Amino acid sequence: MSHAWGYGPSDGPDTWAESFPLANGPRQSPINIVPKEAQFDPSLKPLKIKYDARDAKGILNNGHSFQVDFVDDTDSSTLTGGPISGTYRLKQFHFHWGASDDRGSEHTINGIKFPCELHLVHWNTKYASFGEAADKPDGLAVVGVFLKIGAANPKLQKVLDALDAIKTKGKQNTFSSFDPKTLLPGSLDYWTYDGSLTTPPLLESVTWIVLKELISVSPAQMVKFRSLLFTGDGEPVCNMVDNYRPPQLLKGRQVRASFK
Ligand SMILES: NS(=O)(=O)c1ccc(S(=O)(=O)c2ccccc2)s1
Ligand SMILES: [Zn+2]
Repeated sequence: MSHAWGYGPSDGPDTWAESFPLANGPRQSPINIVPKEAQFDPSLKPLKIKYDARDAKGILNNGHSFQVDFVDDTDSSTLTGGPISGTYRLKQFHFHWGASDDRGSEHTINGIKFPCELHLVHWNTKYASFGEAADKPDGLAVVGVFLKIGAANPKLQKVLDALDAIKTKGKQNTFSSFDPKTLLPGSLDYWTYDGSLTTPPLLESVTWIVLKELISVSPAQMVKFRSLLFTGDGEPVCNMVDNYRPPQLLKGRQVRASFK
Protein backbone atom coordinates (compact mmCIF):
# COMPACT_ATOMS: atom_id res chain seq x y z
CA MET A 1 0.00 0.00 0.00
CA SER A 2 1.52 3.34 -0.92
CA HIS A 3 1.66 5.67 2.10
CA ALA A 4 0.03 8.97 1.10
CA TRP A 5 2.07 11.82 2.47
CA GLY A 6 2.28 15.51 1.72
CA TYR A 7 2.85 18.90 3.25
CA GLY A 8 -0.66 19.80 4.39
CA PRO A 9 -2.17 19.84 7.91
CA SER A 10 -3.42 16.26 7.64
CA ASP A 11 -0.48 14.60 5.86
CA GLY A 12 2.48 16.90 6.50
CA PRO A 13 5.85 16.45 8.25
CA ASP A 14 4.32 16.23 11.75
CA THR A 15 2.30 13.14 10.66
CA TRP A 16 5.05 11.29 8.77
CA ALA A 17 6.26 9.29 11.79
CA GLU A 18 2.92 7.41 11.78
CA SER A 19 3.85 5.63 8.54
CA PHE A 20 7.60 6.26 8.48
CA PRO A 21 9.11 5.64 11.94
CA LEU A 22 12.53 6.72 10.64
CA ALA A 23 11.12 10.24 11.03
CA ASN A 24 12.35 10.02 14.64
CA GLY A 25 15.68 8.42 13.72
CA PRO A 26 19.18 9.48 14.79
CA ARG A 27 20.29 11.08 11.50
CA GLN A 28 17.31 12.95 10.08
CA SER A 29 17.42 15.89 7.66
CA PRO A 30 17.23 18.80 7.16
CA ILE A 31 19.02 20.56 10.04
CA ASN A 32 19.71 24.10 11.12
CA ILE A 33 23.35 24.88 10.30
CA VAL A 34 25.15 27.09 12.85
CA PRO A 35 28.36 28.13 11.06
CA LYS A 36 30.15 29.05 14.30
CA GLU A 37 29.53 25.48 15.60
CA ALA A 38 30.73 23.77 12.40
CA GLN A 39 34.26 22.42 12.68
CA PHE A 40 36.71 23.22 9.87
CA ASP A 41 38.12 19.86 8.70
CA PRO A 42 41.37 20.27 6.73
CA SER A 43 41.10 16.65 5.58
CA LEU A 44 37.96 17.45 3.56
CA LYS A 45 38.74 17.50 -0.15
CA PRO A 46 37.40 19.97 -2.71
CA LEU A 47 34.20 18.88 -4.42
CA LYS A 48 34.74 17.56 -7.92
CA ILE A 49 31.59 17.89 -10.05
CA LYS A 50 31.53 16.74 -13.66
CA TYR A 51 28.14 16.77 -15.44
CA ASP A 52 27.34 16.10 -19.09
CA ALA A 53 24.40 18.12 -20.45
CA ARG A 54 23.58 15.21 -22.75
CA ASP A 55 22.57 13.11 -19.73
CA ALA A 56 19.49 15.25 -19.03
CA LYS A 57 16.49 13.05 -19.80
CA GLY A 58 13.16 14.37 -18.54
CA ILE A 59 11.22 16.59 -16.16
CA LEU A 60 8.44 15.27 -13.91
CA ASN A 61 5.84 16.68 -11.51
CA ASN A 62 5.93 13.95 -8.85
CA GLY A 63 3.21 15.53 -6.70
CA HIS A 64 5.71 16.72 -4.07
CA SER A 65 8.14 18.76 -6.19
CA PHE A 66 9.37 18.59 -9.74
CA GLN A 67 12.51 16.76 -10.68
CA VAL A 68 14.86 16.71 -13.66
CA ASP A 69 16.03 13.15 -14.25
CA PHE A 70 19.38 12.09 -15.71
CA VAL A 71 20.68 9.05 -17.54
CA ASP A 72 22.86 7.32 -14.95
CA ASP A 73 24.14 4.18 -16.70
CA THR A 74 27.69 5.55 -17.11
CA ASP A 75 30.09 7.77 -15.13
CA SER A 76 29.43 10.77 -17.40
CA SER A 77 27.78 12.90 -14.68
CA THR A 78 29.47 12.39 -11.33
CA LEU A 79 30.35 13.81 -7.93
CA THR A 80 33.68 12.86 -6.38
CA GLY A 81 36.00 14.32 -3.75
CA GLY A 82 34.50 16.35 -0.92
CA PRO A 83 33.57 14.21 2.09
CA ILE A 84 32.74 11.14 0.01
CA SER A 85 34.82 8.17 -1.09
CA GLY A 86 34.48 6.77 -4.56
CA THR A 87 32.20 7.94 -7.35
CA TYR A 88 28.58 9.02 -7.06
CA ARG A 89 26.41 9.41 -10.16
CA LEU A 90 23.86 12.20 -10.67
CA LYS A 91 20.31 10.79 -10.64
CA GLN A 92 18.08 13.87 -10.46
CA PHE A 93 17.74 17.39 -9.16
CA HIS A 94 14.70 19.06 -7.61
CA PHE A 95 13.75 21.99 -5.43
CA HIS A 96 11.82 22.91 -2.27
CA TRP A 97 10.15 26.31 -1.94
CA GLY A 98 7.67 28.42 0.03
CA ALA A 99 4.33 30.12 -0.55
CA SER A 100 6.13 33.42 0.07
CA ASP A 101 9.71 34.63 -0.10
CA ASP A 102 10.19 34.35 3.68
CA ARG A 103 10.34 30.54 3.69
CA GLY A 104 10.86 27.47 1.53
CA SER A 105 14.32 26.09 2.21
CA GLU A 106 14.76 22.87 4.20
CA HIS A 107 18.16 23.55 5.72
CA THR A 108 18.45 26.85 7.56
CA ILE A 109 21.48 28.93 8.52
CA ASN A 110 21.38 30.34 12.06
CA GLY A 111 17.61 29.78 11.87
CA ILE A 112 17.28 31.77 8.65
CA LYS A 113 15.01 30.29 5.99
CA PHE A 114 15.62 30.97 2.30
CA PRO A 115 12.86 31.10 -0.32
CA CYS A 116 14.09 28.00 -2.14
CA GLU A 117 16.62 25.17 -1.97
CA LEU A 118 18.06 23.07 -4.83
CA HIS A 119 18.97 19.41 -4.24
CA LEU A 120 21.23 17.47 -6.63
CA VAL A 121 20.87 13.76 -5.83
CA HIS A 122 23.74 11.33 -6.46
CA TRP A 123 24.18 7.61 -5.73
CA ASN A 124 27.26 5.61 -4.78
CA THR A 125 28.49 3.43 -7.64
CA LYS A 126 29.87 0.86 -5.18
CA TYR A 127 26.25 -0.34 -5.38
CA ALA A 128 24.74 -1.79 -8.54
CA SER A 129 21.98 0.80 -8.92
CA PHE A 130 20.26 3.83 -7.40
CA GLY A 131 17.67 1.48 -5.91
CA GLU A 132 20.40 -0.61 -4.27
CA ALA A 133 22.17 2.48 -2.95
CA ALA A 134 19.02 4.27 -1.72
CA ASP A 135 18.90 2.67 1.76
CA LYS A 136 22.63 2.23 2.50
CA PRO A 137 24.33 4.51 5.05
CA ASP A 138 26.78 5.69 2.36
CA GLY A 139 24.36 5.24 -0.50
CA LEU A 140 23.49 8.80 -1.51
CA ALA A 141 25.12 12.24 -1.60
CA VAL A 142 22.94 15.30 -2.03
CA VAL A 143 24.37 18.72 -2.85
CA GLY A 144 22.15 21.47 -1.45
CA VAL A 145 22.19 25.04 -2.76
CA PHE A 146 20.25 27.95 -1.23
CA LEU A 147 18.45 30.41 -3.48
CA LYS A 148 17.97 33.97 -2.26
CA ILE A 149 15.79 36.72 -3.69
CA GLY A 150 17.67 39.04 -6.04
CA ALA A 151 18.21 39.49 -9.72
CA ALA A 152 16.59 37.00 -12.08
CA ASN A 153 18.83 33.97 -12.51
CA PRO A 154 19.16 33.24 -16.25
CA LYS A 155 20.50 29.74 -15.51
CA LEU A 156 17.13 28.77 -13.99
CA GLN A 157 15.06 29.97 -16.91
CA LYS A 158 15.17 26.82 -19.07
CA VAL A 159 13.94 24.77 -16.11
CA LEU A 160 11.22 27.29 -15.20
CA ASP A 161 10.04 27.55 -18.81
CA ALA A 162 9.46 23.78 -18.78
CA LEU A 163 7.04 23.92 -15.84
CA ASP A 164 3.94 24.97 -17.82
CA ALA A 165 3.88 21.53 -19.45
CA ILE A 166 4.04 19.64 -16.12
CA LYS A 167 1.58 21.69 -14.05
CA THR A 168 -0.22 18.75 -12.45
CA LYS A 169 0.88 15.64 -10.53
CA GLY A 170 2.14 12.86 -12.76
CA LYS A 171 2.83 15.05 -15.79
CA GLN A 172 6.24 14.59 -17.39
CA ASN A 173 8.05 15.84 -20.46
CA THR A 174 11.35 15.40 -22.22
CA PHE A 175 14.08 17.70 -20.96
CA SER A 176 17.39 17.59 -22.78
CA SER A 177 20.74 19.30 -23.12
CA PHE A 178 21.00 20.82 -19.67
CA ASP A 179 24.14 20.99 -17.51
CA PRO A 180 23.09 21.51 -13.87
CA LYS A 181 26.61 22.67 -13.07
CA THR A 182 25.46 26.00 -14.53
CA LEU A 183 23.15 26.31 -11.51
CA LEU A 184 26.00 26.18 -8.99
CA PRO A 185 27.59 29.24 -7.36
CA GLY A 186 31.18 30.26 -8.01
CA SER A 187 32.46 28.84 -4.72
CA LEU A 188 32.05 25.16 -3.83
CA ASP A 189 32.84 25.73 -0.14
CA TYR A 190 30.48 23.51 1.83
CA TRP A 191 29.21 22.17 5.14
CA THR A 192 28.73 18.41 5.41
CA TYR A 193 26.97 16.04 7.80
CA ASP A 194 25.41 12.57 7.84
CA GLY A 195 21.66 12.77 7.24
CA SER A 196 18.62 11.43 5.49
CA LEU A 197 16.13 11.97 2.73
CA THR A 198 13.97 14.95 3.73
CA THR A 199 10.84 13.24 2.39
CA PRO A 200 9.39 9.82 3.04
CA PRO A 201 10.78 7.17 3.13
CA LEU A 202 13.24 9.38 5.11
CA LEU A 203 16.01 6.84 4.55
CA GLU A 204 19.18 7.59 6.58
CA SER A 205 21.40 7.17 3.54
CA VAL A 206 22.47 10.71 2.65
CA THR A 207 25.80 12.45 2.99
CA TRP A 208 24.67 16.06 2.88
CA ILE A 209 26.89 18.63 1.19
CA VAL A 210 25.37 22.11 1.63
CA LEU A 211 27.07 24.92 -0.27
CA LYS A 212 27.89 28.10 1.61
CA GLU A 213 27.41 30.44 -1.39
CA LEU A 214 23.88 31.21 -2.52
CA ILE A 215 22.50 31.60 -6.01
CA SER A 216 19.90 34.22 -6.93
CA VAL A 217 16.25 33.90 -7.90
CA SER A 218 13.87 36.78 -8.67
CA PRO A 219 10.38 37.21 -7.20
CA ALA A 220 8.92 36.63 -10.66
CA GLN A 221 10.88 33.38 -10.98
CA MET A 222 9.56 32.26 -7.57
CA VAL A 223 6.02 32.83 -8.92
CA LYS A 224 6.83 30.26 -11.62
CA PHE A 225 7.77 27.61 -9.00
CA ARG A 226 4.46 28.34 -7.24
CA SER A 227 2.47 27.86 -10.45
CA LEU A 228 2.83 24.08 -10.11
CA LEU A 229 0.12 21.99 -8.45
CA PHE A 230 0.40 19.19 -5.87
CA THR A 231 -2.79 17.77 -7.38
CA GLY A 232 -3.51 15.84 -10.54
CA ASP A 233 -5.79 16.64 -13.47
CA GLY A 234 -9.41 16.77 -12.40
CA GLU A 235 -8.59 16.98 -8.67
CA PRO A 236 -9.35 20.06 -6.53
CA VAL A 237 -6.54 22.54 -7.18
CA CYS A 238 -3.78 22.74 -4.54
CA ASN A 239 -0.79 24.95 -5.29
CA MET A 240 2.61 23.32 -4.91
CA VAL A 241 4.07 25.55 -2.19
CA ASP A 242 5.67 25.04 1.23
CA ASN A 243 7.00 21.62 0.13
CA TYR A 244 9.74 21.69 2.77
CA ARG A 245 10.42 19.71 5.93
CA PRO A 246 11.51 21.83 8.91
CA PRO A 247 14.90 21.30 10.56
CA GLN A 248 15.29 18.14 12.66
CA LEU A 249 17.24 17.44 15.87
CA LEU A 250 21.02 17.13 15.46
CA LYS A 251 21.15 14.27 18.03
CA GLY A 252 24.86 14.66 18.61
CA ARG A 253 25.96 14.90 14.99
CA GLN A 254 28.95 16.98 13.96
CA VAL A 255 28.66 19.43 11.08
CA ARG A 256 32.01 19.88 9.33
CA ALA A 257 33.13 22.82 7.17
CA SER A 258 35.42 22.60 4.15
CA PHE A 259 36.50 26.20 4.73
CA LYS A 260 37.82 28.41 7.55
N1 LIG B 1 14.90 16.02 -0.54
S1 LIG B 1 15.98 14.88 -0.73
O1 LIG B 1 17.04 15.31 -1.60
O2 LIG B 1 16.39 14.42 0.58
C1 LIG B 1 15.21 13.54 -1.51
C2 LIG B 1 14.03 12.98 -1.20
C3 LIG B 1 13.68 11.92 -2.08
C4 LIG B 1 14.61 11.69 -3.01
S2 LIG B 1 14.59 10.54 -4.24
O3 LIG B 1 13.42 10.70 -5.02
O4 LIG B 1 15.85 10.64 -4.95
C5 LIG B 1 14.50 9.01 -3.45
C6 LIG B 1 15.67 8.46 -2.95
C7 LIG B 1 15.61 7.22 -2.31
C8 LIG B 1 14.38 6.55 -2.18
C9 LIG B 1 13.21 7.15 -2.67
C10 LIG B 1 13.28 8.40 -3.32
S3 LIG B 1 15.90 12.77 -2.84
ZN1 LIG C 1 15.07 17.60 -1.67
